[in-house]
Amino acid sequence: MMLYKLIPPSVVTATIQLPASKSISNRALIINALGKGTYAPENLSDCDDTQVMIKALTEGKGTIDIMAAGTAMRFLTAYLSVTPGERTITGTARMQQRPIQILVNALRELGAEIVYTNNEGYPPLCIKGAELKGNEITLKGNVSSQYISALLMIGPVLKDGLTLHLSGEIISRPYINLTLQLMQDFGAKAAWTSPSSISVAPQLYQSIPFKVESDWSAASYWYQIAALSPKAEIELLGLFRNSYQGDSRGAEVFSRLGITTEFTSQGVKLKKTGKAPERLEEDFVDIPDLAQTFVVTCALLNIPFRFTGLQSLKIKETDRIAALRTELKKLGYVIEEENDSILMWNGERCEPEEIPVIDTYEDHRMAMAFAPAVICHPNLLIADPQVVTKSYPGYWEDLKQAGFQVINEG
Ligand SMILES: O=C(O)C1=C[C@@H](OP(=O)(O)O)[C@@H](O)[C@H](O)C1
Ligand SMILES: C=C(OP(=O)(O)O)C(=O)O
Repeated sequence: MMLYKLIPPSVVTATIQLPASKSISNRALIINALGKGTYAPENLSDCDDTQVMIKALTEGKGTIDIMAAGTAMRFLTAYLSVTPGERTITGTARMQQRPIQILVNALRELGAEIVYTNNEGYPPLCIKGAELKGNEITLKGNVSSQYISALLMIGPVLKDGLTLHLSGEIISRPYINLTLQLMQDFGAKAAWTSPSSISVAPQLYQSIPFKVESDWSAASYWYQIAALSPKAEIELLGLFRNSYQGDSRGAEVFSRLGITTEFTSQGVKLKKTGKAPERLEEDFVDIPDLAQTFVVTCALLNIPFRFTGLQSLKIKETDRIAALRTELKKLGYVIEEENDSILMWNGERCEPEEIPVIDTYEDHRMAMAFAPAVICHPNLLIADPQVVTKSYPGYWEDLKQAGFQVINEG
């Protein structure tokens, strides 16, 4: 097992070229493939989740391994259902435990030919491309928005278009809006027709020159470093005020923790005001990928919190509710859980471990959200640090550039 020991600088000074957004990259790639575009999307992410998508779309293999990429698994399942040929799509052991039945049922209702090769309801899937019929379906909106994005993106290539009715509370809605935004950019007619229905018109995608923005989820770890450091001067390149990404709301939530954002022509500069609240309450239903960042940050700043809307965390790269509680306990913080969807901390402490080894559970965000914790807990070690390549391959190099020492303890 690889372990990283980190030594923070006394002042963090850095200008960081963030990775490009994997969510935008993977949507642009699918839309581009469906539109047989003449322009290739620019500034695609160099992360694993995007690299597996590029391979799947270009190699033409009979078996596609998307490793741990949820977006690639869900988006390609819909894409392969409308693309000639027969392919098997699989992923890591964890991916084979992440549910996909809601999407498969919806696609089958449209006539897709999909077989579970192993366990009913889970990847791997064997998919035979077909011409899909039928254009109006109802599916659950409260498990993963990726099922909805996957269906929406194939909507324009269906003969009669597609209307989706979403039941239950809609989670991760900004990711659905991101899909609609990109589809519209590429010439599709797709929009909400009610708070829970979306219609897509049949219409060919147009090819346009398109450049992917930097990743706001990745930016959150730098806001966290600014919040935890006594002194920090951090500039993040490639972020915009009017971002397509829902996680840009992290800037507003961090402003309540005393980190304000100044937009420049190149990106953002983070400023520490030093003001912190007595308590933080936030609903994460729209920003699930920021949950780990804020749970770790608040505990370490000694800010009691109550975070709701975390119901999707159990089916992500790992059960993030359990992982956060277990690992923060090693650092001496007792976090409570309620209804599988709420994390709370009332300030309760326990004895921290002398040399806490933070396990990362094949979850990039566990590594990235706990690395900044070294500023307050200098003895901690990060296990399996290479997990960051799922979304941010340059994370450790960027920390070095910011003055952190990153030591491989073997
Ligand atoms: O569509 C997307 O790009 C994503 C949607 C979200 O997943 P859920 O809709 O499953 O919450 C998010 O957690 C994931 O990292 C990326
Ligand atoms: C949940 C995530 O990814 P995915 O669902 O696409 O695997 C994530 O990046 O935090």
